[in-house]
Amino acid sequence: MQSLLSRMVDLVGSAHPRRRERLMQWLIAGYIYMGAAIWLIAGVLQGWMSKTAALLWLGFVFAGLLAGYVALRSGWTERFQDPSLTIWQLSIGVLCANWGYLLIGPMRTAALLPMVVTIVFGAFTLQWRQIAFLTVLNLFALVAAVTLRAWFPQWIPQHGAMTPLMVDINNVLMLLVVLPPLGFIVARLSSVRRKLHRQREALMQALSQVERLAVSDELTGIANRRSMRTLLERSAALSSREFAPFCVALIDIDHFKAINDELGHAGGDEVLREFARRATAMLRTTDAIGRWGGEEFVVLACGNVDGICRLLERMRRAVANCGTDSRCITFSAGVAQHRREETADDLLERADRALYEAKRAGRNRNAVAPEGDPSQRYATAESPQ
Ligand SMILES: Nc1nc2c(ncn2[C@@H]2O[C@H](COP(=O)(O)OP(=O)(O)OP(=O)(O)O)[C@@H](O)[C@H]2O)c(=O)[nH]1
Repeated sequence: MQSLLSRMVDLVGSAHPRRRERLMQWLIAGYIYMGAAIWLIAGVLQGWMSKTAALLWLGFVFAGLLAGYVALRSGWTERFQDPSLTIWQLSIGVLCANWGYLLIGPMRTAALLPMVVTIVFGAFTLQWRQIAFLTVLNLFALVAAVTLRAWFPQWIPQHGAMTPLMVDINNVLMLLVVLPPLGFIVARLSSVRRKLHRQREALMQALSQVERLAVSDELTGIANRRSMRTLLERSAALSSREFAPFCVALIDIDHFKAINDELGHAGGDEVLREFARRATAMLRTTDAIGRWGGEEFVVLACGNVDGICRLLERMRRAVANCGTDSRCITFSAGVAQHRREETADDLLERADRALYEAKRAGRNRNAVAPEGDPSQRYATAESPQ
């Protein structure tokens, strides 16, 4: 029952939230037009207005409502900057209210209310100029209706006995007093609404940037130290539980100070960015790389030491010429395979010691941390390239 009802609501009001919101506003406008229609029918029954004139008004209004519903429901209006076409809707609303005012004889003062309500709808999207336009349009249309009634009654079908002109003048004066401050309030509301909307957009953008910065390195765009640490901790816990072997490699670019000296700090930054881009391109989907800080990177790869060493050799070849024309970029790496129950910190410490060994042994090579007793020798060999 519930789902049938919600399906019906989706069918009529669309499942698309913004479209549904627009249709909701349309429905409210439709409700006011319905009220006005009853008021017109009452006028016909009282003999204050011509049936044909009322039918013409009703036909126009309901054809307009239907066309508007179809245009909004189908999404056709979404090609426009304001998909609700608010200014058009409200201008037509103002003209219809004044058209009704002209036709309805002694009941015409009631038409002032829809005129006022129409301006209130402007608070949804309109800018102050559009609200001012609607206010002036309303006043002009009312003056035109009053003028027609007073001086050209023969143009109004079945106008009956003319009620005093003073009623119309009072009505115009009333709108003259009420509409400008109302327009001002609506314009203020609309501008507050739009300001809030802009602030919300800016906030969302800032939030997504903060989210991105919290996990990625600002310079290279790859994972930062914090997110790599989290990943390492999770992998260590998983490996201890499920015995899913993995390795880490701490990478340090060789002689990076000299690269900075040669290219300047900005040039060094560019080398770091290119290094990260090319190294990332070498990873398998199950591997990860992050910037550990400065010119140091950390790689996490599933499997054993042989697998990560092969990966590091691929990286070496890929990054070799990402620096200057005169200098081949090399790096040293300390590799450690996770031992069961070992914490991420201990694993990293072993990889760091292995990196130190790789540097000490002459750079441009991997050093593998011994699996068992730390007093065992580090396996190092210069990269074959
Ligand atoms: N351009 C740039 N340079 C950085 C950045 N972070 C650290 N560095 C520089 O990297 C250099 C690292 O120098 P060292 O620690 O002496 O190491 P190295 O010159 O690479 O020598 P080895 O590691 O022993 O091969 C320093 O000059 C730092 O200023 C960075 O984000 N951008």
